[in-house]
Amino acid sequence: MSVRAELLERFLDAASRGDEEALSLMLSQSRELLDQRGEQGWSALMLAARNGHYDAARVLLSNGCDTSVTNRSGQTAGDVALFWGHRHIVRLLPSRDTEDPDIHFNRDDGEWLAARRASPETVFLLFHALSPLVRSGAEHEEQIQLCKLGSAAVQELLGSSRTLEVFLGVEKQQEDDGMLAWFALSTEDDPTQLLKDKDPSSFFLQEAMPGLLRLSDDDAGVLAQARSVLAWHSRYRFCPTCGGDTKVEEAGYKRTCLRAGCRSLQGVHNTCYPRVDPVVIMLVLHPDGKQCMLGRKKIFPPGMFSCLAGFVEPGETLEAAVRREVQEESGVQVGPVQYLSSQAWPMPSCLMIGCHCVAVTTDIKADQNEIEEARWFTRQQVMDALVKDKRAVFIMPPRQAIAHYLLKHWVGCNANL
Ligand SMILES: NC(=O)C1=CN([C@@H]2O[C@H](COP(=O)(O)OP(=O)(O)OC[C@H]3O[C@@H](n4cnc5c(N)ncnc54)[C@H](O)[C@@H]3O)[C@@H](O)[C@H]2O)C=CC1
Ligand SMILES: [Mg+2]
Ligand SMILES: [Mg+2]
Ligand SMILES: [Mg+2]
Ligand SMILES: [Zn+2]
Repeated sequence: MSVRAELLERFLDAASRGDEEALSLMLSQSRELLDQRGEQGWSALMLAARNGHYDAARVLLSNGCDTSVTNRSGQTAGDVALFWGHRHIVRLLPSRDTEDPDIHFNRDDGEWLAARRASPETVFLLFHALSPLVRSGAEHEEQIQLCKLGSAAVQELLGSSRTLEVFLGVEKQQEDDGMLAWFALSTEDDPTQLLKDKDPSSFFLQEAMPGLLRLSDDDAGVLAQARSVLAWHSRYRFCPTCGGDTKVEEAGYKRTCLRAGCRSLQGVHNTCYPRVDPVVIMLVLHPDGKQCMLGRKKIFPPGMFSCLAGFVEPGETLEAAVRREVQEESGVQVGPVQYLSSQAWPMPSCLMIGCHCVAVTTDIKADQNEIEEARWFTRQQVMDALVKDKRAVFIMPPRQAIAHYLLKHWVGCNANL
């Protein structure tokens, strides 16, 4: 090994171990080590982020280290810290998921919305019966992308009483100070005619699953928001309090009852706003720390096992919901519960609250109604499934589901990868 390669290896090793003194010393002698990546494609900052070494990350940052460098999976150090749950380090670093959009807009400002609607840059997504208009992806046949239409293409839909409009937000433009606005339009018109007019290669994606898994992560995020709000409109046409007619307000985020004197018009009422259903989803760890429990619903594709999940009920804490659902579905008693991460799941509008929890009993008695089968799996079995090894005894939930993340996190925590 060359002297330079050896030096870099020592530098990266110091970052992995969190030895900030060694890092400072080596940087004072050869600064060019700062952003170099090792054989695995990881920089010192990524390694410090991976292992949760706050002081080491600070030393690297104070030396002016580049936070935008990515590894072979396209992750920055910020992404790595976020993935491994090192929130104190996430806060030090710019990361796509944690950047606060510093844009403010007012959904009540009709003039501003009208200007955005008319702007030629504005993006419109089209829906029919909750199905988004998509076309095949440019790169893989498997991939699909949302059709992003301009205002000219949707002109006749915009004013129509058969169109429902939901403002999705604005995206800050890099080049100028401009803002790109996004809207979802849901039309009741016959899609065949619409498709012929717009883009013959496009189609309405009929089944939510597994079709939605074929979208890019960015498209899926936008779609989660649009689809949840549109699904709410389609189910709550009338006032849930009195059954009266409603009008749509706040750019698609409120339905106000038109009947004078309706109780929903006094005070704040959740019947007027899109609903979000909290669902706990948990990886149950065996008391021995070496196995985890996964279950199978009848509707799952053959061979797939996933984390147990269930709706939070009124009056419950998240911990109580985790303990109740695990008990109901598997008969196993749960002790400590730890929250890890959450995910919007637009089928139709769940907020998945991802937890790890530790069992205090181990006998499984699966509730046959909800779960076809539940089993303990070893870490090796989870790793085999994760890398799709031929020895794998089950199939992982898809990468996009939070259940996948909960499993991957557990494997990583223990194996010290
Ligand atoms: N992103 C992911 O990784 C996963 C997402 N999920 C989502 O979580 C949801 C809930 O999980 P389940 O195991 O089905 O829940 P669950 O174990 O609470 O059982 C669902 C049943 O509970 C009843 N229920 C009680 N409160 C409800 C409410 N507010 N809304 C609808 N039904 C309610 C219904 O009868 C329903 O069939 C699923 O519908 C699915 O969309 C589930 C597993 C993985
Ligand atoms: Mg349940
Ligand atoms: Mg369940
Ligand atoms: Mg339940
Ligand atoms: Zn009413």
